[in-house]
Amino acid sequence: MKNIRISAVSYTNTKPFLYGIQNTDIINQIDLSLDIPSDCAQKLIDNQVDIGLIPVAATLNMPYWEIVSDYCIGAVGAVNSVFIFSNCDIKEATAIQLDPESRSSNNLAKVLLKNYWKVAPRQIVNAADYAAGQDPNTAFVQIGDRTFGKKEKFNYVYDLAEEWQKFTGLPFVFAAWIANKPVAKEFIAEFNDALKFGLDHRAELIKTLPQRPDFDLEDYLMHKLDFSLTDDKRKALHLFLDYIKAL
Ligand SMILES: C=C(O[C@@H]1C=C(C(=O)O)C=C[C@H]1O)C(=O)O
Repeated sequence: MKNIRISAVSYTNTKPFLYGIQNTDIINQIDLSLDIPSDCAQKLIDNQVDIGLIPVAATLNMPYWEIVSDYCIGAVGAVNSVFIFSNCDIKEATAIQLDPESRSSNNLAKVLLKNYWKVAPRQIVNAADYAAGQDPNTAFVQIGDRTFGKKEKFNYVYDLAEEWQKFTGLPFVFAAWIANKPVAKEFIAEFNDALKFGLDHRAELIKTLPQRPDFDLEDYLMHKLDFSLTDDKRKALHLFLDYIKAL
């Protein structure tokens, strides 16, 4: 049988899943690549892979997609790696730079700006001075490891999973394991077992990761990220997609 081609996120948030994939037999059945989230999505859309841990917002650009795992990159309340950083109150921002590596969080920011904060700053894609923080009224969205240790550096910091929960009362799903074609049930079951194995061994994994003084990695991987794709998270996912469609 041909190997299943999989693209997974290259950030720390995915390391528990990688631990499970690399320490179980599933590794022999897959060709794995690690990519920034926007590339995970593009590879799945372009059929360069069969399964991707992709930003859920990207499913809106896919003719066929199905969730193939009970696990995801999600959060119940603050996630601590998806932010709007700003030097003014978000209601005073005149522009917002979007993160070129993101698909979900850029859309989450747009949904919250419109429906929760009820403001309409100019949206800037691929800003030349992205994240440089020069203009006090220009905020920016940022995700992943690049946000670690940055919370103290800005006057206003909005954790987007926390703001979504305040807005909807629901948890949030940033990325899910999604296939662009039907996948054999046996493979899905084994793949899920491998992901669970990784989650169950987070304590061992954390010991092998470089620690940093300005970021609590253990709290992040054990508590802030919430990897179970629960009914509430599925509900949130569909609500989020509806909000994006109405933008
Ligand atoms: C929690 C995170 O979730 C992510 C956010 C994504 C997005 O905004 O498109 C996609 C994949 C995840 O890596 C993070 O990257 O910090």
